[in-house]
Amino acid sequence: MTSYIKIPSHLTPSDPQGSELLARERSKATFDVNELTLALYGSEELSRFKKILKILESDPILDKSNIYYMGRTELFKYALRKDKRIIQLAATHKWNVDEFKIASRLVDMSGPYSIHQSMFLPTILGQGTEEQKRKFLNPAIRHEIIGCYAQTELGHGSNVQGLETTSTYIPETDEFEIHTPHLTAAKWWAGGLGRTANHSVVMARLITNGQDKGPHPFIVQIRDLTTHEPLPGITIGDIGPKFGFNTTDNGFMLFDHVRIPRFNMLSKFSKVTKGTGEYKNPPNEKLSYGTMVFVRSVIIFNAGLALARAATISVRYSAVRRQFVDKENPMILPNGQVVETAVLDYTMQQYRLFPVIAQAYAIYFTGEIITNLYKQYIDQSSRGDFSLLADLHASTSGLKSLTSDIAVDSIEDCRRSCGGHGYSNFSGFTRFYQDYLPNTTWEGDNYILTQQTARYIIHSKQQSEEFSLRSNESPTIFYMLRYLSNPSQKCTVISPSDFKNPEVQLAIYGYRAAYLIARAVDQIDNHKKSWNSMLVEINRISRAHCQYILVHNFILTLQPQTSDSMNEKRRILHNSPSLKTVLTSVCNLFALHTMEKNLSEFLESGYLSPKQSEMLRVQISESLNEIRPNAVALVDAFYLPDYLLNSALGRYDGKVYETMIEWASKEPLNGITLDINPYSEKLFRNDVKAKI
Ligand SMILES: CC/C=C\C/C=C\C/C=C\CCCC(=O)SCCNC(=O)CCNC(=O)[C@H](O)C(C)(C)COP(=O)(O)OP(=O)(O)OC[C@H]1O[C@@H](n2cnc3c(N)ncnc32)[C@H](O)[C@@H]1OP(=O)(O)O
Ligand SMILES: Cc1cc2nc3c(=O)[nH]c(=O)nc-3n(C[C@H](O)[C@H](O)[C@H](O)COP(=O)(O)OP(=O)(O)OC[C@H]3O[C@@H](n4cnc5c(N)ncnc54)[C@H](O)[C@@H]3O)c2cc1C
Repeated sequence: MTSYIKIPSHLTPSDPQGSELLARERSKATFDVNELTLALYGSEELSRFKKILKILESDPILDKSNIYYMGRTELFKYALRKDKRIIQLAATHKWNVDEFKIASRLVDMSGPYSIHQSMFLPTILGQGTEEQKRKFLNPAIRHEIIGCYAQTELGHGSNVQGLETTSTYIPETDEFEIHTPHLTAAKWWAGGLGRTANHSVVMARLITNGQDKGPHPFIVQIRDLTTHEPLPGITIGDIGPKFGFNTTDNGFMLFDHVRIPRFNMLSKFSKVTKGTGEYKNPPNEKLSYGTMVFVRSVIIFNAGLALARAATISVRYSAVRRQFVDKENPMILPNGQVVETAVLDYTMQQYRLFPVIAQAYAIYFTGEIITNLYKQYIDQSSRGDFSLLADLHASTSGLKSLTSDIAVDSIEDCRRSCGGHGYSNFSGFTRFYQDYLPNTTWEGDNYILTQQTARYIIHSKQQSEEFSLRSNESPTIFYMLRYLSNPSQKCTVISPSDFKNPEVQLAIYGYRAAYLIARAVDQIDNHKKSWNSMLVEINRISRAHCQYILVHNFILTLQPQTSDSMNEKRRILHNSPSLKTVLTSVCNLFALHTMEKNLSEFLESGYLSPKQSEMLRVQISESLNEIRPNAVALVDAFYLPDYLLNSALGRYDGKVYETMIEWASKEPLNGITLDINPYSEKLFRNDVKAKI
């Protein structure tokens, strides 16, 4: 990369150097970082990760050093080039799906093929028959066809039942006719549709024999495979610049009576019979929404990693950044010199950042558990057993909403904790934050999704006054029975450290959730409150329930398990007392800080008293102290390499200031010679500054 300004090479940051400060932090850790990394990822995944990282870091096409200076078109071209490169590398190195995902995560830029991978392939896999998989999935895996997922319309997104695009069965030709009846039915937002995809999953209302069977998925070829022009009857374009995600070509699409073969209706669950147009019902009405359940589970897992990334940048930077001298407890170098205090030593900075570390771990562990629950559902459903679907849908909806909300808020908190430099692209926060933001909207707006979760819980409570829930079908809400059936109990905490007891934490969260549910059911059943009038309460119920799940799963992860049910990762964790100790502090901080942020609900339920809430604050402060020596090591353990972070502030080696000035010297604006004469029409002078 070109530098436009020569920086005097004799200048170094004043002592202590960032590298020295981070080394000091690392030496304070009470546990083995490598061991925790292994406990998070397992040895196999970690070695794959390292192998792939090495390949990507040394690939000139995947070099990221230029991207902070690019505009949209240039960035889009870069994204297309890197998407192609990853596919080529995958073929060369024979990467499997998981390895491909690791590479995409490390390259870290949504691209024109992203939705092909994340939605087009999973939809065919989940909704197609074996014959359809042979026809569409195999070429799609080989990237001979590139697909997108067009569900949302200009006038409808959240309300899938309200989609207007139609797919009408024509018995005479055994075809479906896809049509856009109104402007509001224009497909809108589909990633990769704007300039790239030649196929699309189109969610359209199935009309057969004059009956509307609601939205179903169809595979539609949308562009010519040779000319890449839209096919007759189809109008397509990119929807224009966005808040972020500009490296993906989100598109719009209009259909004018476009015919497709009947074969192209994805028919694993519901079918239309040739000629008669008879409709065969799916075993569960919502199976055509299956891709959304899958992607929501992925979003939960990704939220943990996004938080780890934000925490890594801000915690490392806060260890290097120094402001003021804390006169009561000054930072003294080995040579006796008093220097400014690292901002990580200010308790306010700790209160802002350490809960983010805790959120990262909490959500990471729940992400693993939800991924396993999803796998269990897929396994059962392949045998015709869909009994887990309702619970899975409810928990993925609420957790997708809660975890992506937490991540968005905390990424911004972390960015702000970096002060002015957090506002620079070189912080590594700008595109990361912009691209992360839509997670709160796509795959279901976060407020709407909480209605799905609360509705499931409220129905379960209403339908079974005797609480006859079954733990195998309702695993995520089963806990509630215990608290609903015993509403008058009080919290037993008498000293701050009692808050560290996991049983106490679960009881506090359980009673608060049960209280909110019981109150809402009373309002709906006995006071005939409308659903709309209850939406704020409904949102609270989903959040309370999902916070319980996060706390419960963290505690579960740290509890001893029978050795045969333990995988390698858990074995590492349970065989290391130092890991268990530090993660217990992290778990406590997550549970107690989340409690404090929602204190009014815990107090309102009557389970917690104002006196106990004072003790809670004392214990939170204690947890922050426990974490302080391990803060850098805890973020290091996530093993997020500099190649991924692309951050001057969050570098592993702490060379913050050297990197800031080096990257600033490469700003292309510095290479332009301006004509600043106000009376000249020219903006630039002809002589271009020499490149260094
Ligand atoms: C590999 C992946 C890698 C990375 C992934 C990360 C990012 C990917 C990048 C970009 C992706 C962006 C793509 C998109 O955004 S695609 C568009 C997504 N759109 C949505 O999510 C729309 C949201 N809306 C809905 O899902 C639904 O409209 C609804 C809000 C759920 C309401 O549905 P509706 O049909 O009206 O149903 P209800 O009357 O509310 O409920 C009826 C009944 O059905 C149950 N139900 C609803 N949805 C589901 C489901 N998905 N699965 C199972 N069951 C479902 C509901 O609970 C209710 O049950 P009852 O028993 O109470 O009757
Ligand atoms: C970057 C990006 C990429 C996307 N990629 C794709 C893609 O590849 N394919 C695809 O099909 N779609 C895609 N989408 C679309 C996305 O899935 C929808 O935007 C999302 O589902 C929200 O729907 P909406 O835009 O209709 O919001 P709306 O439903 O119009 O929401 C507007 C507001 O109304 C509120 N609201 C609406 N209904 C209710 C209600 N019943 N109760 C209470 N409040 C309500 C919402 O909370 C929200 O605040 C993408 C979107 C973005 C931003």
